[in-house]
Amino acid sequence: MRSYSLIAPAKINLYLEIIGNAPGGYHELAMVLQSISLADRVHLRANGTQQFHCACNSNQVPQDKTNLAYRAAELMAKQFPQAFNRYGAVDINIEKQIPVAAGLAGGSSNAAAVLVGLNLIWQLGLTQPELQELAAQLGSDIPFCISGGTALATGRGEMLEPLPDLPPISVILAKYRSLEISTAWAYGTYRQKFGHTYVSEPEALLERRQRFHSGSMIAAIAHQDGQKIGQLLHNDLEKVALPAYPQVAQLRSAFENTDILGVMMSGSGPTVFALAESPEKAQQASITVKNTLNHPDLDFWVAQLIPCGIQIDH
Ligand SMILES: C[C@](O)(CO)[C@H](O)COP(=O)(O)OP(=O)(O)OC[C@H]1O[C@@H](n2ccc(N)nc2=O)[C@H](O)[C@@H]1O
Ligand SMILES: Nc1ncnc2c1ncn2[C@@H]1O[C@H](COP(=O)(O)OP(=O)(O)OP(=O)(O)O)[C@@H](O)[C@H]1O
Repeated sequence: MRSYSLIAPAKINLYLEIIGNAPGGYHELAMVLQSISLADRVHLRANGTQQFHCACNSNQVPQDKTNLAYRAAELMAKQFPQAFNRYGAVDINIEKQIPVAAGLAGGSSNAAAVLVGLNLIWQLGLTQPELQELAAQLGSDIPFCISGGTALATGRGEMLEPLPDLPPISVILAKYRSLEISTAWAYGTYRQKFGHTYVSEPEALLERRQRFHSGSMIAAIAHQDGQKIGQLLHNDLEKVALPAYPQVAQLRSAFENTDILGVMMSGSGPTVFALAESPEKAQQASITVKNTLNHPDLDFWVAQLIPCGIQIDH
């Protein structure tokens, strides 16, 4: 086929622990990542030229070579010049639903969709691990976005171990429309504030990793225990984002007074998510928080946890 439409889901971080420094100014992490049903659609169409084009219905997203989806296409062309010469470039059309710079990996998921789609259009036959190895060159969240579901992510976030699918838990997302947090700022500020507490010796790192591996969150997921999962939500980046953005802290607190399983900031923020036992409870919590804060700039979404990453839209 010369064209594909792909569903590119957002992710939330059920757990994000910063363990230490990683090469290249990155951080060594232990995370539990989770795909959700809020998703962009990425349309790819062979355009018969040697020039990729990128368009998006959101003016917050760059439509030039800096778009992560465009960069994914260029990476594939560089890696597979014969296929690129034979089948040519594609037009990339992104239908944005995932809020931008929100801590939900929207750009990463778009890039993941391009890698999956070009593998099909160019008939490369790459396996999922091969695609994920390429994805890691572009961004730490992109390998997870390809396979999705529920996974333990270590290293920079690119080393993945699948975890059992979760029961049908609902999720409410809330974000101030005009508020964006840069991922580099969040990690950079964390390093400035807390860098001295890192464990840098390899043995200590290994020990902390093992402690995490046997950690309570993984056990709660294994037991499909929604209550426990809600109680164990954790994100070290809250330590820098909440003091710098009090409105995010206030949003998080507003959810604590509703009938939810737990609340946390996702990734580098500023989106706050809450888990709820049912879509009805999720809807009710979002209405309560909306009425409590009564802020015109606050957006809400209700979604579900899903067991998959990039999907072909038939
Ligand atoms: C915050 C999360 O979204 C949580 O899932 C990810 O850790 C960030 O993933 P991402 O946006 O794909 O990140 P990248 O594009 O690889 O890196 C963006 C910037 O975040 C910082 N960064 C990212 C990942 C990591 N393990 N350590 C870091 O310090 C670096 O400053 C980097 O320049
Ligand atoms: N396809 C894309 N979709 C969204 N943003 C993009 C895209 N390509 C490039 N960008 C740029 O990347 C920045 C981060 O956007 P994105 O929505 O991916 O952030 P995020 O959800 O915080 O990501 P992460 O959770 O992976 O850190 C935006 O400010 C935007 O300018």
